[in-house]
Amino acid sequence: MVLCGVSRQILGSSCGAWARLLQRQSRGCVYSSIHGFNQEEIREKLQAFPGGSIDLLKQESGVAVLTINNPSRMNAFSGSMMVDLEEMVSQLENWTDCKGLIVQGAAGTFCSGSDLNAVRAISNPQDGMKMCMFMQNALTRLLRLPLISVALVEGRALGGGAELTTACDFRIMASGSVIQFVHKHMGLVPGWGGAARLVRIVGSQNALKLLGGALKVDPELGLQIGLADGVLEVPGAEEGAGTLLQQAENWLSRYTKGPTPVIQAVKKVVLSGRELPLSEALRTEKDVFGTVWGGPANLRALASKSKHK
Ligand SMILES: CC[C@@H](C(=O)O)C(=O)SCCNC(=O)CCNC(=O)[C@H](O)C(C)(C)COP(=O)(O)OP(=O)(O)OC[C@H]1O[C@@H](n2cnc3c(N)ncnc32)[C@H](O)[C@@H]1OP(=O)(O)O
Repeated sequence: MVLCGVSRQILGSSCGAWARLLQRQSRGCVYSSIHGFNQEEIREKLQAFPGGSIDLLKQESGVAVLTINNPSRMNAFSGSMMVDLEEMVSQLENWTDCKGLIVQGAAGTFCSGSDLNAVRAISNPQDGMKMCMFMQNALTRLLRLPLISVALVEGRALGGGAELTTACDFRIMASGSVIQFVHKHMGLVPGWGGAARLVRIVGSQNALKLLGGALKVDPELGLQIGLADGVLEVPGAEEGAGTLLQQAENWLSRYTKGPTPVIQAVKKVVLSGRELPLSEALRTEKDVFGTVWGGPANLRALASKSKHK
């Protein structure tokens, strides 16, 4: 997403496949062919493990809802759902009006990680690493979208499900929910980028405790260590379905309210500050600033002589 000068010049010209390749690499992928990653090969392999779906609802408000949908397996990720996820991220990358995203699980629980049936079938290190590269690419691109994202955790977020929550800007936990990096109990460590992101969210001491102890993080502990950014009460049945999602939309709205270019610019400067060395982050901030300075929202605010009391 943050392009270097050379890539930007090349992309500006019309050199077809080469430009597209560069664009794909610079979009936020961690792995490409130079790392021995063959996207088509792994897609085909993953498609051999079908089940469930990833559903994307793009709303006029500019806030989309992404639903992990495989209730009979507690929303575990089948292979085809991993491919779906990558496709939904591509759709979001091409959605120019995006401002916000809520990632939720279907039917009252978040996600129980990889589908263990698929995991058993690809339990050799080569296939495991291919799946891991595929998911790292997809989740890195998810986190780098120019919108503000929140994982709405209801029920359980286990293993890869816990990792998925860290690929969002914020996490809000419903009462009674649990985030648990169960990898140690599976004889594993996170592989979808969840450890690297967790360290940046809660610090290395807390990350070591959560991974080393496979600790269950409830909303109270989540708030205490900074893994959770908010807690929502699960509404009673009489209050009607969808209320938790409405609460999440309401929670997110304080960050997504306002003109789309400004919200996108906010995310871009925070993202570059988080990911780039300081000099590069400063230069990116200057470039992003240039996109909003003198823009419609800026001129409107200046004309209204607004006071920030
Ligand atoms: C690759 C490693 C890592 C990663 O990707 O980074 C992983 O994610 S590994 C997967 C980690 N997750 C697990 O180990 C979850 C194991 N399951 C459970 O602990 C429990 O099922 C539960 C999620 C706590 C729910 O318990 P409960 O409420 O008692 O329901 P059931 O156990 O009856 O579950 C209903 C149904 O769902 C199936 N299920 C649940 N999780 C998975 C899964 N990850 N893969 C495949 N299937 C899953 C469970 O087997 C039940 O199905 P049936 O037995 O057919 O009823």
